[in-house]
Amino acid sequence: MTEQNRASVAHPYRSVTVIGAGSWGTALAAVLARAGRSVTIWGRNEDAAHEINTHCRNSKYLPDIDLPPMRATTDLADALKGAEAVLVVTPSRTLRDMCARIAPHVDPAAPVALCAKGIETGTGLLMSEVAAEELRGNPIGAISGPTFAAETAMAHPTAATVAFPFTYHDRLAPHESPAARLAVSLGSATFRPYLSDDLTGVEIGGAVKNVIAIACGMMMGAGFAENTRAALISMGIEEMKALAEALGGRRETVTGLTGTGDLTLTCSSTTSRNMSLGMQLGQGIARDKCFDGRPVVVEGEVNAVSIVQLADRIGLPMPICRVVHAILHDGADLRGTFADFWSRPIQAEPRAMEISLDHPFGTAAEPALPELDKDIA
Ligand SMILES: NC(=O)C1=CN([C@@H]2O[C@H](COP(=O)(O)OP(=O)(O)OC[C@H]3O[C@@H](n4cnc5c(N)ncnc54)[C@H](O)[C@@H]3O)[C@@H](O)[C@H]2O)C=CC1
Ligand SMILES: O=C(CO)COP(=O)(O)O
Repeated sequence: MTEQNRASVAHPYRSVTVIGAGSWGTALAAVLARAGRSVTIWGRNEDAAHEINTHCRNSKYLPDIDLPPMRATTDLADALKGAEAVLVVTPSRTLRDMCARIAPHVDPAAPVALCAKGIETGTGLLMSEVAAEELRGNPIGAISGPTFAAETAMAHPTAATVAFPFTYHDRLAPHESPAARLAVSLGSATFRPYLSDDLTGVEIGGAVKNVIAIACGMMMGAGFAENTRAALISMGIEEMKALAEALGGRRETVTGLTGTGDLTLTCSSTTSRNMSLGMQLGQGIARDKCFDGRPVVVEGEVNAVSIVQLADRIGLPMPICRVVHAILHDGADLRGTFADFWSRPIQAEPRAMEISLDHPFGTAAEPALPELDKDIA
């Protein structure tokens, strides 16, 4: 090993605290524990904490999955005592409150990695910007990628990106950066982390892909198939790139794990709650009857609002996000809205070429999508 190679060994954080004992928080805690870290997980529910501590199970969120040993508690101060790094893994709408609650107990030097996928409604702030307003100067980053919680918890080979903005010191000594140290804290033979310094690009991919997946589910539920899915994935990547770039992120980040990778995963399976909600609505099931009436975290539903608000503010079209918003929140007709979307003026690909062509279907007075014979569809 050369002197230079030896200098680039990154040291894992010894003790890591995970805030949130739902499906993704528990799966990430399992990843950390399998990688050899001392893990504490905080959750709101006493019974769930007891079950993790005594049976290495979280039967509500990850049924039938054996977890590696970890310590669970419902006491926030106790959970954060001695934590060298923290992962916050509660839904995006709870992020501000969660950060305010943990702030008094977290060492300001400890990096905080945000794992919720979303943008704050009303403010249009990224999760990292919300956290920066509530924490006390901690390095703030994100962990994101194509990662269904149950598969991750079962140690299926998985890759994800650890993103923190690189400071001047991080560029001089990248192996000491929070991104590198967190990556080696998580990494194992089955969980492969990548590093990024484009936190904005990473966060935008994670937030927008859920809304696109709802659109994809809606069209699949309405009976359309693989051509439609591939088109929506491609168009969705363009929406992500445009928003990432407008906010100072990099377009190429969107073509990686946290954009294209996660969008492809989410649009490909009803394991996704976003895709699944879209499918049920596309099949004509009323919103309050979806998921058999159970409350389920569907980030794209909330984030259709925040993303359209943000797109309005910065003047971006984001047509798929607007379609989803109109159907979910303005009561727009699903088939008619998608028919109008599909018959928009013809544009160039890539968008760098400015052209917009009206055509006979450019103003669809009637839905132009075919009625499907359900036996064939
Ligand atoms: N489940 C998955 O496969 C993945 C989820 N994510 C993201 O992780 C975030 C969390 O999602 P999941 O763990 O899947 O949801 P979940 O529904 O499985 O668990 C949510 C957890 O948050 C807790 N919680 C809810 N409201 C709270 C509040 N006000 N204060 C404190 N705790 C609260 C619940 O008690 C529960 O433990 C979401 O942003 C999601 O997009 C990211 C990657 C994969
Ligand atoms: O973010 C996820 C996979 O990367 C989980 O997707 P859902 O929230 O749609 O289940």
